[in-house]
Amino acid sequence: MRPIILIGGGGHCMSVIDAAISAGFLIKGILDLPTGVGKFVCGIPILGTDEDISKYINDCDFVVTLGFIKDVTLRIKLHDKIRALGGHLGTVIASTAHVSQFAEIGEGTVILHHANVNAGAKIGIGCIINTSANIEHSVVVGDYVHISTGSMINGDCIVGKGTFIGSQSVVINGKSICDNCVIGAGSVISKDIILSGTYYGNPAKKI
Ligand SMILES: CC(=O)SCCNC(=O)CCNC(=O)[C@H](O)C(C)(C)COP(=O)(O)OP(=O)(O)OC[C@H]1O[C@@H](n2cnc3c(N)ncnc32)[C@H](O)[C@@H]1OP(=O)(O)O
Repeated sequence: MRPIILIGGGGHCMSVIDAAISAGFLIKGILDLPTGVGKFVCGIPILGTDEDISKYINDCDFVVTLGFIKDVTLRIKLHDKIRALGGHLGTVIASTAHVSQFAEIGEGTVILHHANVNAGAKIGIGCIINTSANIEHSVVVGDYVHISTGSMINGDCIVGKGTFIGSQSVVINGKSICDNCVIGAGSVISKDIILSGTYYGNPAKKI
């Protein structure tokens, strides 16, 4: 395992640090805003900004640790920048997460503590499977999706690219959610969502 550099030094970064240490990663440092340089997050130094990615290209893998709810654009840009510079993305799976041997996990994805990814699930690149989220059998999760804390994505569901699923939401088995949606915390998705937008409630409605 190569050492990792984390990009983004906020709250999500703290969760990833904890998961990465539990999984045995050596974390070389963090790249964040110029105002953070020289400070520490959970004891890990902020070494520079995303302008410094190329300094670490040969020796480290990168994990984007900028979280998102409403707008995934910056996360995608950072992943694109790492790849354009020839960098490699690290995949972090917390020691307490369960990932089936029959699941597929894309590069740059983080799976935090007590999350479950069941057999036949396919998780895209650059995703966040947050603490205690449950991704059931045969679910397909697109690239750059954030499944937030404690959410339940039941069997055979599809979650489109760049979509955010709020905490403790439930997606009923077999339902599909299209790209670039924001699903509010505590929602129940009981029908396919085919138009991008923000939805919440039980049953979830577009706002
Ligand atoms: C580890 C971590 O922390 S990961 C982060 C986890 N965070 C989450 O899951 C939070 C997800 N975000 C939400 O649910 C947000 O409320 C959103 C994105 C759906 C909407 O956000 P905003 O557009 O800023 O809406 P805002 O907060 O102004 O609320 C607008 C109205 O909708 C209501 N509302 C907002 N979210 C919800 C919800 N999830 N369920 C029911 N009602 C809601 C508000 O009470 C408010 O009602 P009012 O007009 O009667 O006062």
